[in-house]
Amino acid sequence: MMPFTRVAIIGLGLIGSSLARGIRASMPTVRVTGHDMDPAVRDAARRLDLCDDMTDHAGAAVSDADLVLLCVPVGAIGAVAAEIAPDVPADAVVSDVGSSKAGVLAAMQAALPGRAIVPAHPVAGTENSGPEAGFATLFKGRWCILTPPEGADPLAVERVAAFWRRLGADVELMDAAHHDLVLAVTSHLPHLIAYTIVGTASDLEDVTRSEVIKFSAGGFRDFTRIAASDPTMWRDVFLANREAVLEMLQRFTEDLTQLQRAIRWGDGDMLFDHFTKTRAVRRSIIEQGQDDAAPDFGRHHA
Ligand SMILES: NC(=O)c1ccc[n+]([C@@H]2O[C@H](COP(=O)([O-])OP(=O)(O)OC[C@H]3O[C@@H](n4cnc5c(N)ncnc54)[C@H](O)[C@@H]3O)[C@@H](O)[C@H]2O)c1
Ligand SMILES: O=C(O)C(=O)C[C@]1(C(=O)O)C=C[C@@H](O)C=C1
Repeated sequence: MMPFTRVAIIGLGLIGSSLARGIRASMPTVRVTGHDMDPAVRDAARRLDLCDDMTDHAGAAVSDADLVLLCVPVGAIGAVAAEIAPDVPADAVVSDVGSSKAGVLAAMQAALPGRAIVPAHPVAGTENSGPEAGFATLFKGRWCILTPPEGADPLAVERVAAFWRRLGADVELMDAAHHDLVLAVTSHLPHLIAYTIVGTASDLEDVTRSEVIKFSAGGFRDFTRIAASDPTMWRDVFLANREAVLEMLQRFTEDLTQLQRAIRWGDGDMLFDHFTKTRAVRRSIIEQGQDDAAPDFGRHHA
């Protein structure tokens, strides 16, 4: 049996459109209704035939749903939850896909008191955004972290977990604050570092922009992919997860200073030991199969 039969998706960018495509592929009997505030995105969604129905108003999209998925930037989730509140059926489960969770959960609870809220974060994405960028297999073999509030209905949590498993994701439950600390170091800080290094390189006066582009074959190129990620999305993530990001940034700065000192004083042993440790981290990620470079890990664009 399907965990849900009528899903409403608000926000049809990379994640929302991937969900729509994934549902059609793995749960073809489920009826999907979509809405996006941007008329151009709504037109694209119609052209791409992403959903069974597209509505011009958010309320109309959710009025018949048993699962509502908010797939908008983190900073917009509270406002969208308030907008749909009068139209969400009493027995519907409301979820989201936001990259930070504590603030999002509080905003959804404030806008939808007494409703079943089961926030989710699929730890899967790309640097691209918009409805054309999505693909059905995005969540396959990836984690989806659920952060239900204390006292959440276990049946609602299990239905949301079953929904993500059908999309191919592995589900884990976590407290929202803990999620934000973990993701600050595994996702948010790496993005901040990429935004910094690409900005620094392009600002350098003696390395012209064309040389940066010309010689960006290796490590720098990987950073440019991450630094091409959506500005609205990441502005919202850093503002929403401020405390955890600042704490991790402090730790990072201290560690960077240690490496800086080792380079200054020619401490090769320290550098070698550090790089050996980090190489082991990379190898254990690949062994666990949670990396694109892993052999036989065909989770990408079908
Ligand atoms: N991109 C990733 O790698 C990734 C991965 C996991 C989770 N997320 C999370 O998923 C969410 C969506 O990200 P995305 O990458 O799909 O972004 P996106 O920019 O591709 O799509 C977001 C869509 O939301 C729409 N939108 C914005 N405000 C709205 C509103 N008030 N009402 C209706 N529609 C609105 C936009 O028009 C846009 O089409 C974010 O919360 C993000 O943190 C992103
Ligand atoms: O692969 C990428 O491009 C991503 O940045 C995906 C990524 C990540 O940091 O892992 C980005 C943000 C999300 O909330 C989840 C996944």
